[in-house]
Amino acid sequence: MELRIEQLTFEYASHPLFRQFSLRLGAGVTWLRGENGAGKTTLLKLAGGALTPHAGTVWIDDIELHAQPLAYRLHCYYCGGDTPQLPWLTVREVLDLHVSLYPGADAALLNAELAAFHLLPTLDQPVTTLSLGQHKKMQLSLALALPVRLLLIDEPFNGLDVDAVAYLRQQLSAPERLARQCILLTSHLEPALPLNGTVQL
Ligand SMILES: Nc1ncnc2c1ncn2[C@@H]1O[C@H](COP(=O)(O)OP(=O)(O)OP(=O)(O)O)[C@@H](O)[C@H]1O
Repeated sequence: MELRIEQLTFEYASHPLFRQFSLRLGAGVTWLRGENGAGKTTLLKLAGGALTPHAGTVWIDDIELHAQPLAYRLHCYYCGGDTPQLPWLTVREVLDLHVSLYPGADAALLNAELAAFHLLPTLDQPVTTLSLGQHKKMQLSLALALPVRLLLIDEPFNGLDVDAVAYLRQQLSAPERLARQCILLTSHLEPALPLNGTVQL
């Protein structure tokens, strides 16, 4: 299990960010560090296929993002805390959509994550009515439950209550997860997780 970024170049109109940037990550948690504006969120979006590099290639194992965009996306989940893409859906509908998109997704496992994050009472609410923390918990439930090889999580602990932080820390430290998933996360604070490595931008 490997994320491989080769010779990546990306810039916003006013802003060169990555020039021939390369990175290889194996299974386990990698902490992506850097000052505000260094490009951490942009890198997660590039690795998740939410932004397109101007040059270079991005791979999960032998699947290249540009050549096989759908296959690539089915192997990764980007948890960015962004506002909902489909604001007219209920929480349940957003979750069902994801379960139907990802082959092998286990609805029972997702339900267990939702229960752990105390989200079951919200299922029939419009997704736009969730608080910021609840929205993050919904995304994290998907992140923990979907059968993906690559998890990209922007500031996983920001905005979570104390119990949720403890639960998430436990889930992201579980040896069986660390053996099968490549997890790249940003955090301004030391994440207090067993780390496979650190990348400094
Ligand atoms: N859509 C955009 N258009 C133009 N510039 C952008 C866009 N998104 C981000 N930027 C700029 O790119 C740079 C990197 O932004 P990014 O959000 O990736 O940084 P970051 O390291 O995640 O920062 P932070 O720690 O503050 O979250 C910043 O200077 C930002 O202003």
